[in-house]
Order: sequence, then structure tokens, then C-alpha cells
Amino acid sequence: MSGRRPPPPRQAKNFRERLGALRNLGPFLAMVWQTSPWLTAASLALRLVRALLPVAALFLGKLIIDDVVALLGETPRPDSPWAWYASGRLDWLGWLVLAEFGLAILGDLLGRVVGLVDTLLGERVANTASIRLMQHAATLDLKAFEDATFQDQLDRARRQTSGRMQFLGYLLNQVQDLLTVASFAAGLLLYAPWLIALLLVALVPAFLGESHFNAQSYALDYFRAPERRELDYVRATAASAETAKEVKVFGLNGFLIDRYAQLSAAFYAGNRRLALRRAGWGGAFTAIGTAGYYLAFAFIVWRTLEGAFSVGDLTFLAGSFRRLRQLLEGLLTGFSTTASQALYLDDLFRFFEVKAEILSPTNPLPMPAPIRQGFVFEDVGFRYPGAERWAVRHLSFTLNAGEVVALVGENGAGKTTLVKLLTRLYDPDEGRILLDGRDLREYDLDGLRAGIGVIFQDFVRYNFTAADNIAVGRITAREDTARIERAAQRSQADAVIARLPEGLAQMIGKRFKNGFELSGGEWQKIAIARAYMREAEVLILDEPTAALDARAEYEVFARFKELSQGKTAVLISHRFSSVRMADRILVLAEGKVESQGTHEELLAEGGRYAELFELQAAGYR
Ligand SMILES: Nc1ncnc2c1ncn2[C@@H]1O[C@H](COP(=O)(O)OP(=O)(O)OP(=O)(O)O)[C@@H](O)[C@H]1O
Repeated sequence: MSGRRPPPPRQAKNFRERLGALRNLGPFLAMVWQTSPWLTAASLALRLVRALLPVAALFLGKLIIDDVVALLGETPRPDSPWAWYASGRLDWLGWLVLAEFGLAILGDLLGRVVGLVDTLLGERVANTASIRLMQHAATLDLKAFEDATFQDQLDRARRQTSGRMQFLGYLLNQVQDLLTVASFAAGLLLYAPWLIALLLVALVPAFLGESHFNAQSYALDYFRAPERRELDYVRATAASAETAKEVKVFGLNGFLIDRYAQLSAAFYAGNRRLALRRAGWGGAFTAIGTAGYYLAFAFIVWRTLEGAFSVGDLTFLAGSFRRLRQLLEGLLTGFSTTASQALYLDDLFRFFEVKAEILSPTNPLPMPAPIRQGFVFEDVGFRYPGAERWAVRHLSFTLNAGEVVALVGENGAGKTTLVKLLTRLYDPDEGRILLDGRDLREYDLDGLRAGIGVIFQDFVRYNFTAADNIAVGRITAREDTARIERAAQRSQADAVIARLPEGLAQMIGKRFKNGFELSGGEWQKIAIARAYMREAEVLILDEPTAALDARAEYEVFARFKELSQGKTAVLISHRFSSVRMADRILVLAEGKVESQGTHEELLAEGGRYAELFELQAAGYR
């Protein structure tokens, strides 16, 4: 993965890095806009109106108070408010109060609508992010998924897709508050500009404090991704359909719960330390802000007494100053929250930067149909990423077109690795693999994979219907029931399906309601049907038959051999009764071909094959 950056150092990110993370806001907002231009525009427009409401309400309040004070100062004073009303002197005041009421109603209404728009937009953004994540993950190499660091990254990115929903609302609120601040500040600037300076001085400590603690909290989260994954894993292992059987018979509950408790206690301790420090410092900084407010208030009162301001001005200024302080405090601390939230976005966009290495070349060769010569492994060597040992090395052999070859060898000999190299799930580190005389890397990758039907020993048990479980072999032919039935019949899964209450439409697996669980061997027959469903030129069965009883495996392989006529086929098995049916047998040991030949030739040779065969045969005597 060439696009992968080195992991950040194990410390809180510094201020510059946090500011740097703000660059993610651009791509994030672009993603929001692309998700729904209409909803985004509506949200912004509504917020613009909402942003101006507070200053308008406060200014109306000032006009009301000034009018009331003027009325009270009038001489002669009418006997009662009714007399005032009758004289028409209260009309202006009435309109003002009505306008204030109108603003309040409008504010409530807009609040609801904005909330609604945000919820819809947020959900769509989360869906878009999840889909982009899945799409991108699909392009990545298998290598990535087998790497723990990558899995941490994927885990962090995955969390971002849902967590960013609240962030979006938060960000938009910041924009709205910023507009409100501008409107209040304009008012204050007209009356007493230096109050704004005082305001800023009072707020800076709180801002710095907040941004520091936000960064600490991010760092804590970031570096705990591996532990969090472990925590999730332990929790899932302790209570899931897949593990319940073994956990019960081994009595593992106590062990798992203890492990969870230990891990979560460490989490809690870290969080508590940070929360305590944050609360302490936050309290002190808020006190500084409050002191600033009362200083300003005293000044405004003083100037009012001097006659520079009216009573209405006093309420407007004091109100503006108080709201400004709240808003600015919110914005400044919010800014640092935004910056640290942007750090989280970093995880998401960093994930999008990870690029696959196993790709089609620019001018790919099409997969040959039919394959004329076959595959040739030329001194192939491969080491799994991070591993010291070579999984295969100096591996040379040919796989002729139209031939059925069996691979045998002890555990860890490199059989599955060979299949992974053949399907370009990995590329060799040494040597090369040829197909019809050209390097495998020159062919179109999708075409190559489409031309190979492979079933691994750890094939996936999809909690889908029986039909879909077979259709995954060629998902584009999902609607082709005849093809599905043909595949099922070839792999002997037809008898399994006949016993299902709903036949092909039966949901299988235990995860969902009405799911029908199959036995290990039944699952294998379904999985093998996928290989036939694929109708590919190359068929590979990597030991998906271990759970079949001896007769079933024999029949499956006999059928496999028969149906592989004209195809190139590889079968891997530890059962010699099956292996001996192959045209040619390759004996793998320590990542290379030790010997090869027909069953009879290898027995006559008296090497490892004969030894293993004898061992197995002796077991049956
Ligand atoms: N994903 C992986 N990451 C690192 N090492 C691996 C990985 N998969 C296999 N290996 C190592 O590569 C070697 C060959 O493994 P491989 O799975 O090819 O053996 P195999 O012949 O298929 O064995 P088995 O009969 O047990 O299925 C082993 O030593 C194994 O430890």
C-alpha cells in the first residue's frame, strides 16, 4: 500500500497539526454537498435567517424599554394604562411587542425545520461515507486486510462514518453562531468598540485550554484503536452465535468477562484522568471569562449613569455583551473541537488515500479463452508481509491446460499460498507466473479472476438464501435459476436443498429469523456449487471437502474430475483416495515442489508421498 503514511508519534498532536487537520473540512464539505446540494443549501439558508434573529430580538427589546421609559417620563401622566391605550400612545409599543412575539415564533419554527433538515442530511452523509468506504475497501489488496495496522485504520475510518453525523450539525451550528456573532459585534462596535477587545482577552485562556484537552482526548482515542478492537472482539466472542457453542463447552465466559473488565477498566481510568483535569482547568478558565463580563457590565452601568447611554441601550449592550461572550466562548472552544474533529476526519480521508498495489496494467491482455498452454511457475518465491519465513520459494512447476492436478503436502507446505498467487491475491516477490507464456501481471485482473473458480477451505458461509449462497459464484447470474440448480446438482448440493423447507429460497445460517443451519459437510456442498456456478476455465478446490464423509468426498471429486473435462483444475486434499484420481500429483514441502507424477509413479518412488499414503492407508486397515 504505497499511499499509507507512517503512523503518527505516540503523543498528543500539536497545535499546527490540529490546524493542519482543518484541511479535511474541504473534502468533507464537498462530500456533504455532493450527497445532497438541496438539503445543504436549505440548511445554510435557514441558518442565515436564524443567525440574525437574536440581535433583532435584543434590539426590539431595547426599543421597547426606551419607549416604556419615555412613557413613564411623560407629564402629565394618564391615570391608567387604559387611558394611555385610548390616547393611541401605546400603538407603537404594541407593534414592537407583536414583532418580538413574531420573532420568537419564527425562531422556534426555524429551529425545528433546521433540526429536520440536519437529521436528513446527516443520515445521507453517513450513508454516503459508508458506501464510499465499502467501495474503496473493495479496491484494496488482500494484504491490507490481513494487516493489523490496516485493520485499526479501517476500524477508525468506519467509526467516522456514523460519528460524523453529529459533527456536521455541529459545524453548521458554528457557521450560524459566527453570523450571529458578526451581527452582535456590529452592534457593539457602534457603541463601545473596546468592549470587544476585553471580550477576546477574557476568552483566550478558555480557548487554549479547550484545544489542549481536545487534542489529548483525540490522542487517547487514536492510540487506543488496537485495544478498542480487542475490546469489541472480546465482547463479540463472549456473546455471538458463532462462538456460543465453544464458549459454553469450554466454560470461557468467566475468562472473557474478566478480560473485558480489565480492558475496559484501563479505558475508564484514562478517560477519568482526562475528564478530571479538563473539569478543573475548564472551571478556572470560565471564571476568567465571567470576570471579564462583569467588568464590562460595570463600565456600561457607569456610562449610563453618566448619561452616555439610555436604559434601553444599557439592556441592549449588557445583553449583547453577555450573548457575545457565550457565543464567542462557544465558537472558540468549538473551533478547537472542530479542529480535533477534523483530526478524526483525517482517519477517514487517510483511509481513502490507501491504494492497492495489485492492479491491472494500463494495456491489459484479455484472459485467454480457451487457455492454450496453461500456467507456469518459474522459481516463484513469496513471503507474507512482515513474515521472515518464505511461504513458498524456488517453486517451479507447470499446470497444463486441460489437466487435473492435485496438490498434496503437510500443513503449512504452501498449498493455499500457491492458489493465492495463481489468483493474484498476492504477487510473487521472486520469480514469475506465466499464463500462456505471458506474465500473469500483464493480464486484466478482473478478467483473470473471472476466469478462475476457486473455493477455499475457509469459504464464507453467507447468511443468505440457499440460491444466493450458490449464486455468489457468479453474482451477475443471480436470476438464472436453471444455472443455480445445475451447479447444485453437480456439487451434490441438490440433495441438501431438497431437504430445506423452502428449497432454494430457504435462508440458511443462524443469524436471521427462519434461518436453517446446515451441517459442516452440507455447507461444503453448497460452497462447491459456487465453483460450478462460476463456469470458469480454471477450477480450484482448496480443501473445501474436509468435512465431507469419505464417500461424499470421493463422489465430489469423481464428479469434479468428470466435470473438469477440457478445463484446467487443481484440487487440494489430504485424502489420498481423492488425490489419486488426478492426472498428476504435485507433492509440496517447505514451499516447493518436492516430487511429482501419477499416484502409481509416486508410490513407486517411495518418497514422502508413499510415506504419507502408507500412514493413511494403515489407519484404515
Ligand atoms: N496470511 C498469512 N500471513 C502470514 N503468514 C501466512 C499467512 N497465511 C499462511 N502463512 C504462512 O505461510 C505458510 C504456508 O501456508 P499455506 O496456508 O500456504 O499452507 P498449506 O499448505 O495450505 O497448509 P494447510 O494444509 O494447513 O492448509 C505457513 O507457514 C503459514 O504460516
